[in-house]
Order: sequence, then C-alpha cells, then structure tokens
Amino acid sequence: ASKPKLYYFCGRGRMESIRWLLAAAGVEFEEEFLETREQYEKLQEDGRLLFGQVPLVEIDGMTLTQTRAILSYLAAKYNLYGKDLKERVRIDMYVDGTLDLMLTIALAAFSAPEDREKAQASIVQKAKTRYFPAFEKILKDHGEDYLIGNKFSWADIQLLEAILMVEELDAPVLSDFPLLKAFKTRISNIPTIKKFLQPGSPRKPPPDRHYVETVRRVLQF
Ligand SMILES: CCCCC[C@H]1O[C@@H](O)C[C@@H]1SC[C@H](NC(=O)CC[C@H](N)C(=O)O)C(=O)NCC(=O)O
Repeated sequence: ASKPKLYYFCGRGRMESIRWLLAAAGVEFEEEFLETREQYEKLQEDGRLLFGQVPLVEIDGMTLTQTRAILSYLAAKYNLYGKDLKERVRIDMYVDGTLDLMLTIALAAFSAPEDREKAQASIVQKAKTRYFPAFEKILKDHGEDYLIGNKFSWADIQLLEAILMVEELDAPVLSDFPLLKAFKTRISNIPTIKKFLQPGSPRKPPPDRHYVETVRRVLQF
C-alpha cells in the first residue's frame, strides 16, 4: 500500500502531532513541504483543501484536512483510541487540552519579537498551573503507566509531545511533577517513539525565523 503523504510547511505548526501519531504507530509517511505560494495555490486550485487550509494528509485514497479529524482517524485506525466510548471521550478530553497548549506555543512563534519572551513565559505558567497539575493528578488517581486504561493511546503520545515542547521553553518545568517526569521517561522509551526522538527522524525542530517567514509568505498573512 502507498504511504500516507503529508502536505505542510517544513516545521511543526499543526502538522507535528500528526507526525508524532504516525511515527508512534510505526507508520512511515512521505512529506511535501510548502515553500512557495504557487504550491499552496495549486493545492487549492486542485480542490484538495476543503477550507483552503493545511494540514493536508492523503491516506487510504482520501484527501483529508482538519487536524483534529485527521488525528482521530489515525488514532482509530491504529488502535490508539481506547477500548470503548468512555475511554475514547477521555482521550478526546486529554488530547484537546494538549492541543490547546501546543497551539498557544506554536502561535507564540508568530508574535512580535518584543512580545515573544512574555508570551512564552505565560505559556509556561499555564502549563505549570493548569495542564501539568491536571495530568499529574490523572496519573496519581489512575495509578497506571498510561493515561487511559492500562494501554498506550493517542493521549500518551500527545502529552509527551506537549511536555517536550514546554521543556524547550523551561527545562526544569517538570521538577514539581514527579509522576509526569516518570511518564516522560516511560513513553520516550517506547521503541517507535524512541526512534522518532533520534536525529534523522521526520520530527521537526522548534519554529525559527525561517519557518515563520515561510508560513507568512505562503499564506500571505
Ligand atoms: C496556529 C499555530 C500553528 C502556527 C502556524 C499555523 O497557524 C496558522 O497561523 C498558520 C499555520 S496552519 C495553516 C492554516 N491552517 C489552519 O488554520 C487549519 C485550521 C484547521 N482547523 C485545522 O485544525 O487544520 C492555513 O492553512 N491557513 C490558511 C488560511 O486559513 O487561509
């Protein structure tokens, strides 16, 4: 079967969680990086962007946009979406929370340089006072290795992704969260994730000026 194909900028943005999920599921994928406005306009003219937006993922003969729809499809397809509706809705709650946190981090890259420091400080604050305490409590109350049931799921993948992104902004951030610290080590050592965390994987670096300029140029905003 042909590999899934991802169309996005050569950076994290909204596509990075899709890369994580595919990698954690051990699925290889191809990427087309948008560098020019013409590439983006061609995708639009070809009618492949439902609302004129990327991420775009071609998989199983389908042309998918909307990050959350794509992630849900992949989680279900690779059996990372819980064993029943009650586990699935908890996974949805957890992933929506980590997506909110990660999007604020991604957006901060687009803020004016003089505001960046403050934006990132408030994100770390929010992680330390709102998100990480919630996940520390879940791990404590649940008493298992994973967030849901006792099985690895999409929620574990995305929480690790979010933890690593916040640590890039504030390395000692987990010092007050011992269960999250142990969770990070456990999930990072899952073979497919361990491989994704090594150099040479399709994982993208933190946003830099080039990435921001490319997104602005291609999307003209
Ligand atoms: C938001 C944080 C990520 C940083 C960069 C991204 O944010 C956006 O500012 C740009 C990119 S993502 C690119 C952007 N995509 C979306 O906003 C998708 C939103 C959709 N709900 C999804 O979840 O996939 C885009 O194509 N816009 C064209 C335009 O709407 O006309």
